[in-house]
Amino acid sequence: MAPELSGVGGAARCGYVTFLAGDGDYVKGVVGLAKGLRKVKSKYPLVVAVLPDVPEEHRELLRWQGCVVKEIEPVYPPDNQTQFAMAYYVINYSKLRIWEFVEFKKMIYLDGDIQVFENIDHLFEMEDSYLYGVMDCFCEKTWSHTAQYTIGYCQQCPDAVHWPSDFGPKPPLYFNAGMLVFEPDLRTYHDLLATLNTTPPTPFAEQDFLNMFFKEKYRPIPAVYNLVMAMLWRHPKNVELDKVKVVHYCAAGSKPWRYTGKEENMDRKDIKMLIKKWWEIYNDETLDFNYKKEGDDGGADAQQPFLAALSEAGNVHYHTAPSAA
Ligand SMILES: O=c1ccn([C@@H]2O[C@H](COP(=O)(O)OP(=O)(O)O[C@H]3O[C@H](CO)[C@H](O)[C@H](O)[C@H]3O)[C@@H](O)[C@H]2O)c(=O)[nH]1
Ligand SMILES: O[C@H]1[C@H](O)[C@@H](O)[C@H](O)[C@@H](O)[C@H]1O
Ligand SMILES: [Mn+2]
Repeated sequence: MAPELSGVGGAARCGYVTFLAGDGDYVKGVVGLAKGLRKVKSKYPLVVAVLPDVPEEHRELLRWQGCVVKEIEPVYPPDNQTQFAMAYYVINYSKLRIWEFVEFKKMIYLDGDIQVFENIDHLFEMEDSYLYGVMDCFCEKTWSHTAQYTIGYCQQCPDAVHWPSDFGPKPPLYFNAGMLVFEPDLRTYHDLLATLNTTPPTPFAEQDFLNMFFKEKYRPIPAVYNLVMAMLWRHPKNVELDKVKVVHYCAAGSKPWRYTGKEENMDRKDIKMLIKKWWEIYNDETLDFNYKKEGDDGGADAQQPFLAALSEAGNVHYHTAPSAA
């Protein structure tokens, strides 16, 4: 059983969580995210769920940025010959482990290629027992394996192309799994893993799986909480760029730390502006967790006691007890 962080205070039982795999450059995304959350003065810590292949230097860097690093074991889907939309999506099944982080009552999951430009702490106050996320767009080539893409149907503009009646029932609302508000819970966690064992993998990996698993519990939240970049050119009418709080650099070629401007749509003015805003946060030393202002005796921060308690808890390896269900 995970330790209860008693004495830490009710409100503190909320947290952000992201996921990191490998020794590549996604760690930059996570550093950027940690700094972005600090810039908008989020009250809650950022937990980074890391796979064993994340090198110690990267873990150190993340701790140095005030993150709580928690190692997770990889989760593998059952064997089959699925062609994932991106070959590396298979690692994202490991994200299911975050349901085990029960020292938190509620968490907001954010991909490492997400940046938060306005405070979203209020999302923790939404009604319990639902899974919240932003509706995805089906118009990019990554969706070409689907019936939706083939007929040009997108849930973002369901009246442009209607779902044909001879295709069976309209597909349920589908969220992008780069941003989720959820409640860690051991029963759900064990159920997720058990269900995965009997569910063949599909092109969008754990995103498809979570959509299927939480079909009845999913509640959409406005697109400003996860701007899936393709919305800018696929559904400009649904985007109010100046109101966007969270940007997901998910379009091909849009990861700020790999940006070259060469891929399709990447020379757009709005994209360039968003890339620039990401770098401004990443390069801002005053947002480093340990940044000390002249004359200051200590660095950050109101989160300090909570972080200390958490990093102790972070060292505990949870024994996944058999389901209490
Ligand atoms: O080498 C890698 C690759 C990915 N990641 C982590 O995995 C996340 C997901 O990868 P991408 O952001 O590159 O993928 P997309 O945004 O295209 O993925 C979308 O579809 C995926 C399907 O598996 C997941 O659901 C993901 O959360 C969702 O945003 C990254 O943000 C990052 O946190 C790493 O740490 N290292
Ligand atoms: O999760 C994926 C990913 O973020 C893709 O880049 C995007 O085009 C898809 O719409 C989405 O489902
Ligand atoms: Mn992403």
